[in-house]
Amino acid sequence: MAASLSRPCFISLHLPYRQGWAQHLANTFRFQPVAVRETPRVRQLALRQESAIFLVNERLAPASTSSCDFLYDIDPQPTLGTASNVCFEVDDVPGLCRRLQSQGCSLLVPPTELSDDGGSVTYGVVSSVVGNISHTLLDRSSYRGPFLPGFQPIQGAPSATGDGIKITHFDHITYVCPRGGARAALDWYQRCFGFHRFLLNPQERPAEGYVLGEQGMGMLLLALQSAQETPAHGCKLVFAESLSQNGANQVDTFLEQHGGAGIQHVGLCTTDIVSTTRALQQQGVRFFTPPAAYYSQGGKAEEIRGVGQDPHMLAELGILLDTKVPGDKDQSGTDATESPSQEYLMQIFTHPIFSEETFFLELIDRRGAPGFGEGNIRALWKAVQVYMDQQQ
Ligand SMILES: O=C(O)C(=O)Cc1ccc(O)cc1
Repeated sequence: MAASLSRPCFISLHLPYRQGWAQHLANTFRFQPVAVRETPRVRQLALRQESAIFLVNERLAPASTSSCDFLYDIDPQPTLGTASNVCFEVDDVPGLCRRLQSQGCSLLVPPTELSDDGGSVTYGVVSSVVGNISHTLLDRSSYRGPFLPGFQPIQGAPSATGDGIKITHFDHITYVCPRGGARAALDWYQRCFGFHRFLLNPQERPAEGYVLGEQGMGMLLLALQSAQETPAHGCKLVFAESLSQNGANQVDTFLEQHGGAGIQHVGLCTTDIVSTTRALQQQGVRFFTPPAAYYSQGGKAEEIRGVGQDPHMLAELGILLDTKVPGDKDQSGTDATESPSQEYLMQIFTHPIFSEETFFLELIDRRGAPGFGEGNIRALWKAVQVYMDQQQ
């Protein structure tokens, strides 16, 4: 029997020695520091906005070869910043770890119990088949503390409320897979974790995946959602693979600069992308913006006005809007293009947040649309292409 995982509890970021980033997440993205664990060698800081939690792992001393210093995670020994662990809450950690091992998965941390005044948790860590990614499997059903045993709560940190930043949860996590590797990754997550297939777009054929293959693009996308979530409210996993023959592109560049497959971006769900983007821009966060022509060509302004948004406002901030995305009903096979609706989504993507062109964040505002817009993905691809060409 496959496991039943729910929405991620936290996503873990690792920074090499002397590269602080936690402060940036707190100061600019207004993630609230909620708990910290510090040893002579490492600092682990949990930062939260509603149900989105990042665990930022920093080294305070050069890497040692001794046992792992990081709790609830392994040490990926990064030479550069990387998002390498996704923690899922599960009911039965020992049972799931046994099942995963019998399916050939490698168990990096065996089931371990930790407790403090708030109660106890059980966790284990398994290795994913994709790049440097691992998964912490956590049962915190008997725990009442603010984060996890082993961490000190941080009281009275400023909250994001009032800043205009409204992030509610992780919407999706996008992996970059090696060429030829996306299907195997999808199969592994289905088989081991019980995720269900999620069709990204009405044009997607399940056997092939969603291929974006014209206009200078070459990318295969496949997606899953966890069994417990509805399409509109879950955290999806998206697997991206480059099919491009046209030189440098964002997927191949990730593989090269990250040193292999891994997490390329995390989609942060916002209930107000306009106020959140504006507030983040004021804090100095830089975003990929499409060329001005995006908002004027091919009826885009009408499409934007048609759903009650303001094309000038979106253009000023660089926000992408797509109405051609499937609704819930379309997961059963109906073609969304046959049933026009007011469902749409808006997205914007930050520049890479570490010094390499690797990991970035996305804001996504879903107005009833659980899928992904082809127009937005193409616009992002082009915007990144222009940026990469300028960097060379
Ligand atoms: O649109 C999204 O958020 C996706 O996750 C799809 C995607 C995947 C990889 C890319 O390099 C760009 C877009």
